[in-house]
Amino acid sequence: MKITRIRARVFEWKGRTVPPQAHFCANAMDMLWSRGDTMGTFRFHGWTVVEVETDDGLVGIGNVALAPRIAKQIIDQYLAPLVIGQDPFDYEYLWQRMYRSTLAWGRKGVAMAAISAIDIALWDLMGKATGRPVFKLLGGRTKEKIPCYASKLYRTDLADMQREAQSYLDQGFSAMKMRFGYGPKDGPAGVRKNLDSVAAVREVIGYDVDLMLECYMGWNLEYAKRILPKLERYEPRWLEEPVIADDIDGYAELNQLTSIPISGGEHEFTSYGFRQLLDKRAVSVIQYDTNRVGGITAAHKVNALAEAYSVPVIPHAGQMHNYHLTMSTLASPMSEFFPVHDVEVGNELFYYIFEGDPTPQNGYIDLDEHKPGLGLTLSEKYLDQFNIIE
Ligand SMILES: O=C(O)C(=O)C[C@@H](O)CO
Ligand SMILES: [Mg+2]
Repeated sequence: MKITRIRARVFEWKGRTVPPQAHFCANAMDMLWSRGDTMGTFRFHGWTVVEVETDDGLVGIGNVALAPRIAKQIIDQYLAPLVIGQDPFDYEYLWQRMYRSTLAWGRKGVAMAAISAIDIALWDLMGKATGRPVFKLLGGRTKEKIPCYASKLYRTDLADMQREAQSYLDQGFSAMKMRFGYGPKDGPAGVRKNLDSVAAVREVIGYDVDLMLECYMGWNLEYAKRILPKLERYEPRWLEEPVIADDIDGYAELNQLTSIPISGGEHEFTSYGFRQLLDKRAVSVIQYDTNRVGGITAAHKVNALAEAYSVPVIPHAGQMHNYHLTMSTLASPMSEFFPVHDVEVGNELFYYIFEGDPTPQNGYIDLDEHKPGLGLTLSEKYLDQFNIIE
């Protein structure tokens, strides 16, 4: 089998989006003086879909959501020429070829996200060529079904958050993640508002349900050290991305500070990046995203590293490219799940572009072992609500 074409299309949402509420999610831009929507730079309203075509008519599908227009340029101008004419089963060689040829300016960020998209498509191709789901090419079925946690609860009116939390309980979820809305700029009053939101959700869900807390890089080390002890009483399953991804020593200090596990990794890349996090005991939960970290080839290596360090892997975002990694290893106990709803931040767009992602039943998802590859197809339902850039 030889690769004959790489088609990268940018799907840009032009449909209805739900405007953000103030303080709906703390984030790295909050540290800067600014007015208005600091989450603006963390919108994922574009998604690059990669189709790898072969000489026997099979097409593998990959995706990348970070800087999708730039990712397309990197794929078209740098990566496609490296893989066209090659055998997709030589995926390790092709990964090294893409990684080493872009090392000078790649390694992390959008270049590695672009490599991830092609790599995911290669694994989809290998699954389709062998008639097996991707997880059967990795480590097979390690779980009867995958537990997942409902992930939204953006910071809004506390009563609304309580109603949303209750709705996840009603759907059978026994774990959910909420977002903080305040950080260092908001002072002690913001600390109080952060604590009140956790107390409000705990009031509804009790303590027999896992509650994860998401900071999305919106704090700093000093603020996190002050608030962490105050959060212990709420027994969070983890506190996520309290500081920026480059502050690895800050992660490590926080991870030793209290009983609260610190999680991160959705903004880290390759096994080399995760080796640093693990060597420094910087995280107690690894959360790479397979469409960022280096694709399935890199994620599979991180799973092995994590197992050796006894650090669980709970990939960012759920979505099919991550579910196969979770299914294939005991190192990954559960998946994230973004509830399907109107387009807000853009994490939801996956469901508008693709079909095939499993719907949770009572807080679990399963993968169909009779569906080869990733088990995804491109949806026709919402095409008129996208601008598509070829
Ligand atoms: O789901 C997460 O962990 C994220 O970081 C998503 C991001 O959009 C903030 O909610
Ligand atoms: Mg996160």
